[in-house]
Amino acid sequence: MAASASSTILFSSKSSRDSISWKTQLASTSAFGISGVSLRRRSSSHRQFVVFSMDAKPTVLVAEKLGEAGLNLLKEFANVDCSYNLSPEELCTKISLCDALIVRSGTKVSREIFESSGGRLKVVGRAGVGIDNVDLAAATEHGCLVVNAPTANTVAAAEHGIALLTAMARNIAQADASVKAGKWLRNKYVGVSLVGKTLAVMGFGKVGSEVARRAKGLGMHVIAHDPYAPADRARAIGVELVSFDEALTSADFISLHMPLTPATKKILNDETFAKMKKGVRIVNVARGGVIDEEALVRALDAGIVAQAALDVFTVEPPPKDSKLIQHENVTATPHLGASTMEAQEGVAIEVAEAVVGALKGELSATAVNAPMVPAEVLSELKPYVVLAEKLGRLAVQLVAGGSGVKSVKVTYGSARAPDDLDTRLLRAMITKGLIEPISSVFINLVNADFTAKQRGLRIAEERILLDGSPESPVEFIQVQIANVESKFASAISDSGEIRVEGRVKDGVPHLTKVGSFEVDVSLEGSIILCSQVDQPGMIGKVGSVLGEENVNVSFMSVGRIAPRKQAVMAIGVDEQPSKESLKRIGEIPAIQEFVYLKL
Ligand SMILES: NC(=O)c1ccc[n+]([C@@H]2O[C@H](COP(=O)([O-])OP(=O)(O)OC[C@H]3O[C@@H](n4cnc5c(N)ncnc54)[C@H](O)[C@@H]3O)[C@@H](O)[C@H]2O)c1
Ligand SMILES: O=C(O)[C@H](O)COP(=O)(O)O
Repeated sequence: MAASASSTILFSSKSSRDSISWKTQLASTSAFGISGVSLRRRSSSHRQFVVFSMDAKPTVLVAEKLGEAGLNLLKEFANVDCSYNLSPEELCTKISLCDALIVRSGTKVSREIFESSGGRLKVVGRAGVGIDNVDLAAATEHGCLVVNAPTANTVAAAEHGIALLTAMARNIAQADASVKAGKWLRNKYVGVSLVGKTLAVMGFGKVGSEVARRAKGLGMHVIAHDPYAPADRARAIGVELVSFDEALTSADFISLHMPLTPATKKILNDETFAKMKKGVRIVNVARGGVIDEEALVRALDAGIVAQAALDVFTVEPPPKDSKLIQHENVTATPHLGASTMEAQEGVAIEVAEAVVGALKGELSATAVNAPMVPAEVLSELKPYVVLAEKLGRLAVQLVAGGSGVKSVKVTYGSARAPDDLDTRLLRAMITKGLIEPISSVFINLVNADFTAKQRGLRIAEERILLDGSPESPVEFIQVQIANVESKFASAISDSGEIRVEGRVKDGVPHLTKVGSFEVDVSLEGSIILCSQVDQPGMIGKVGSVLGEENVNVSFMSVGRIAPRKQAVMAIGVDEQPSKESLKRIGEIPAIQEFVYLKL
């Protein structure tokens, strides 16, 4: 891999003239990891200069309490500003000075926060699972990665769910309060047994399945509803997956474990309560918004719901006079599901690792708004990622005018089975290459698809299954731009599109086809393409113009239809030739057209 080549993988965003934007440059000689990383600032004129390198630290704002181990991890890499209880206005002010923000569920990370960051905020870390407090669309539009800590509090949440279930069944909270009030009401607080009762787990993900496992240990009959859960996972712990209605109508207890989404908002409402068994008991350690709380009060008053045990509420903290909280058949805790010592340490470490990794330019395994690419896949795809971006860059520079690019077809030739080749990263880099030279937007893996869509750029992908052993993930990548004119007519293929094709050779990306002409030039430095009728002496003529200006030629290659017929000469140059030299090349009599392309 050429030492000079570099690629922006994750964190870049274009700022306005006065504000700062950061670009993670990953030297292509290093892995997509720590070494060779420097963070640079781009001025609006695209001149780059180093603002902080390994010794100049990014700033991480921790807006809610985070475990010590996580803070220590962050401090090794970043300046850490722990500012709790900020108002939304204070947060908006502070955020323009921060590269990362870490929150729990108590902070609303709104669109205003991304807008106020001036392009500096590169990652939001959610120290927990639920990301309903983060405006994901706004994060993506601003090229900001969102990571969470999806596993460390699972057991804590499941244990809290079981604690609420058992406490509710035996009136523990109410009985405790009455004893403390000097009463001894043994008849009033007769509970119900769990053994043999049907528990419907709504949302059979990480927490839901742990709750199911524990409830089976209590002798309950457990059913689950989750439209996306694999049946074999349910079978493995002896749980039957059922329809939503079946879960509602057959449950003695319902435990909620789905995320809050537009589809799950107020999923328990007057209509669904009416379908439940009279006397059903409900536990919610998921999100308050999945229950219509006013409808729940009505269902409690009507005796449809005998009891509810709630850890989460639509508004947190709920109003003091909330009828729901005050209801004698409701047990409430203040969003404590994740609050064990162990879970908080685990969550802090999990989120800190994800944030630090993201700031270093690594792809995150816990990314919420970008593809998660396993490290081994990433390392294998690395040279192809560089190739993809450069092909996009070349193709768009061949378009006359440039901005009319709407329809792009990418073809991957690969001997790998289709499901063994994840092209999302390649597509994102092609998009980056296509859009950045003709716009003021910086593209990264987070915002590539969004930006393409926003610009009306349709990128169709096709795989060609090649024979042979699938040692390398991709044999060639071809980028075609349809319905445009080219400033280099020879780049138009027989089928009428601008076409460039490339391969990786010995780890280095090469341009191997322009239009219908086979060439072979390493994609380093820049490229001059000339078309001419094949004849002796052409390489020498162009070479000597460049040589006179001390421009180093790295590669030369001529692709022709047949000897002495139409040909395309591709010349790789290390330095940018002056306008004068380019003019002189254009004036060489045999040269019909030429184009200088920056990589
Ligand atoms: N109270 C707390 O402190 C606490 C702690 C941890 C998690 N949580 C919350 O618990 C919930 C589950 O967390 P998790 O880690 O298990 O997440 P998860 O992503 O592992 O599981 C969620 C499951 O819900 C399913 N689902 C999505 N839409 C559904 C629908 N319409 N009907 C039924 N199921 C649906 C998904 O397929 C998935 O299997 C989240 O809302 C999370 O925020 C709360
Ligand atoms: O989604 C989660 O992880 C839980 O709701 C925990 O939220 P918390 O971090 O605010 O306790």
